[in-house]
Amino acid sequence: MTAAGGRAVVLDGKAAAAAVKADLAVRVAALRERGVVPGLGTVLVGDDPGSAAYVRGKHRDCAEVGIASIRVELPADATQAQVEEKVAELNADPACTGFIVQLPLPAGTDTNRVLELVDPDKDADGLHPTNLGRLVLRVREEVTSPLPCTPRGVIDLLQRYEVPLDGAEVVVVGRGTTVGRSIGLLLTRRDVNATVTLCHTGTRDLAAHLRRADVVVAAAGVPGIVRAEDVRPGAAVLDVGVSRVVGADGKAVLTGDVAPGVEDVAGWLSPNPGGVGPMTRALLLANVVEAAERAAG
Ligand SMILES: Nc1nc(=O)c2c([nH]1)NC[C@@H]1CN(c3ccc(C(=O)N[C@@H](CCC(=O)O)C(=O)O)cc3)C=[N+]21
Repeated sequence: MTAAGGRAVVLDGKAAAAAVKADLAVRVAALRERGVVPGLGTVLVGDDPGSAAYVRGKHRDCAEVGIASIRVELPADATQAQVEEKVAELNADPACTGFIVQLPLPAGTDTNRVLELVDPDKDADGLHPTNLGRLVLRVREEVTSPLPCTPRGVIDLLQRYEVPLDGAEVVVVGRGTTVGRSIGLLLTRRDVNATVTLCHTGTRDLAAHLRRADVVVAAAGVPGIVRAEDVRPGAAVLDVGVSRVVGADGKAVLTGDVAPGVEDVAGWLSPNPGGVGPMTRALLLANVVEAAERAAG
C-alpha cells in the first residue's frame, strides 16, 4: 500500500492495537481452558496523576483481553527497601506472570537497582538488563524472552502495513533507553534485516541522515525535530516522541517529534496520539501472555 494524492497512509495504532488485543484474547482464553490465568502486576509509587492514569489504562487493557491485574501502590515517601520488597513479592507471586514498575519513581529512589530486581522472566516492559542482553546475543534464533514494548510496537505497525524493511535504511532519532538504544537490536535481526543509523544530539548533520531514510523513527522528545523538507518523499515516518508544550490557549498539550507538513511528503505516517502509544500498551499485554504461555509449557 502506498499513499495516494501525496498524502501519507496513516499507520493507525489504535486499529492495530485492537487487532493485537483480539489475538491475545483468543490466546488468553486458551490458557484459561488449561487453568492458567495470565496476570499483570503494576507497582505505582507516589500520587502523580499522569502515572496513575497510565496505570489505570493498563488495568483496563487487561480486563479487555481477560488478563487478571494485581495493583500495588506505595506512598510517595516510600523507602527504597519498601519498593524493593514489593518487587520481591510480585517475583514470588504465582498469580503474577508479568509486571511493571511504573516510571518515573520518586526522586531519591535508585531506579536501576529496583528494575534489576525484577525477575527477568516476569519483565513485562522487556527492559531488564538480562533481557536486553538476551536480545544482543540472539541474532539468529527466535527470541523467547520479553521484548521492549515500544520498539516491538513500531516494528509490528510497520509490518502490518507492509512497509518494506528488508534492506531498508532506517534512521532512528534519539538514544533514550525505551526506544533509541534498543530498537536497532530488533530491526537488525535476520528476519527483519534493516540497516539502522542511530542519530542523537551529537549527530553532525541530522537532515542529511533523514533525507536518505526509507523509514524514520522519531523518538527524541523534541517537538518538530523531523521537518517535512528533510523527509524523503514516500518514506515511512513514525512519531514516537512525547513532549508537553504550552498551547496557544495556555493549556498543556502533548506533541510529537514530527512537524506539520510531513503528512504531505511521507508515504506512511504514524499519528501522535493514536499511533505508537496504543501499540506500546498492547505489546505490554503480549509480554504478559507470552510469559504465561512459556511458564505453562
Ligand atoms: N514501567 C513503565 N513502562 C512504560 O511503558 C511506561 C512507564 N513506565 N512510564 C510512562 C511511560 C509512558 N507510556 C505510555 C504508553 C502509551 C501511551 C498512549 O497510549 N498514549 C495515547 C494517548 C494518551 C492516552 O490516550 O492515554 C496515544 O499515543 O494515542 C502513552 C504513554 C508508557 N510508559
